[in-house]
Amino acid sequence: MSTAQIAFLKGHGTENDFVIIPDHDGLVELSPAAVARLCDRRAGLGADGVLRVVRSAAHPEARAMADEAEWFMDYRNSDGTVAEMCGNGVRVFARYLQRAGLTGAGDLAVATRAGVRRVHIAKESAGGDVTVSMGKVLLPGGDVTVTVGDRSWPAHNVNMGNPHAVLFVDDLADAGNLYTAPLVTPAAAYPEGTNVEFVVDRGPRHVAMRVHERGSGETRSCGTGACAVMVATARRDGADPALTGVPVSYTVDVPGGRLVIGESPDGSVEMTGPAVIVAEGAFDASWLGTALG
Ligand SMILES: N[C@@H](CCC[C@H](N)C(=O)O)C(=O)O
Repeated sequence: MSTAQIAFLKGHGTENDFVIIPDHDGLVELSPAAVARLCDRRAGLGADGVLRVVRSAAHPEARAMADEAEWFMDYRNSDGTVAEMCGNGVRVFARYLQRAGLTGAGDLAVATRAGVRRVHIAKESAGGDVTVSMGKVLLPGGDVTVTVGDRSWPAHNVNMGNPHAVLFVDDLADAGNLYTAPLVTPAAAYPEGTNVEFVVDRGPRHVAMRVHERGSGETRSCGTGACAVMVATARRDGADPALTGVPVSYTVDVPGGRLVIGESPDGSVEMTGPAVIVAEGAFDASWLGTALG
């Protein structure tokens, strides 16, 4: 007896890894339990998150963006929760579209829950970097504190379409075990929870970070997190492109690689980094307990 097969690909951006589900017509119903099963590193395919590739016109959350962006990135965290945006994910999403012949090198627009993002795929076919216009940073302000064990640090509340608490430490080991979420207070600063980034200096305009991702635990990289880190570091360094009219650029090292991030005088943030597809295959829909619509 044959069962329906669901195609998937596996990819990563600076080792923030994703299961990609091409579902162009929006027929695959991905419950939170199904996402958690896909992302399970022992009993599933293993990933920090899922990127479902759906035509914007076929998804209720993206229909209004369909004229601007043909494809919608339906991003889920590994625990099955939904997030507004994924910076590494959108580069990998663009790489999938290129590999599938659905876009070429050059520019394309991708719909996300945080709005449309512009992506540029560099020409060197499979290996080139991908650059994403990540939208404008928001700095909600207010005092935020992050606590790990008996140590606490002041943190910056930075929103890149999704929430981040960014703090500076002497040593990345100070973050301890980031598989469990650090305590962030006041809770009211982040009604939907937050990602937390720990940052150390590496040199002029060069930092390194570790991250606890909301809904995924410690990951090897977080693109939106690296952008939040870049902005928080620039402000700490007294650089604000909106005030000076001068763009700034930082190198942000993550455990899984390196990202280059710039901020323009209009507050928009641009990130460049790798995006790699490593495998593709198929699994039985029955394994996922997924209903095909
Ligand atoms: N890995 C991502 C961020 C994914 C979403 C995040 N965990 C959240 O819940 O906001 C990135 O590269 O930006």
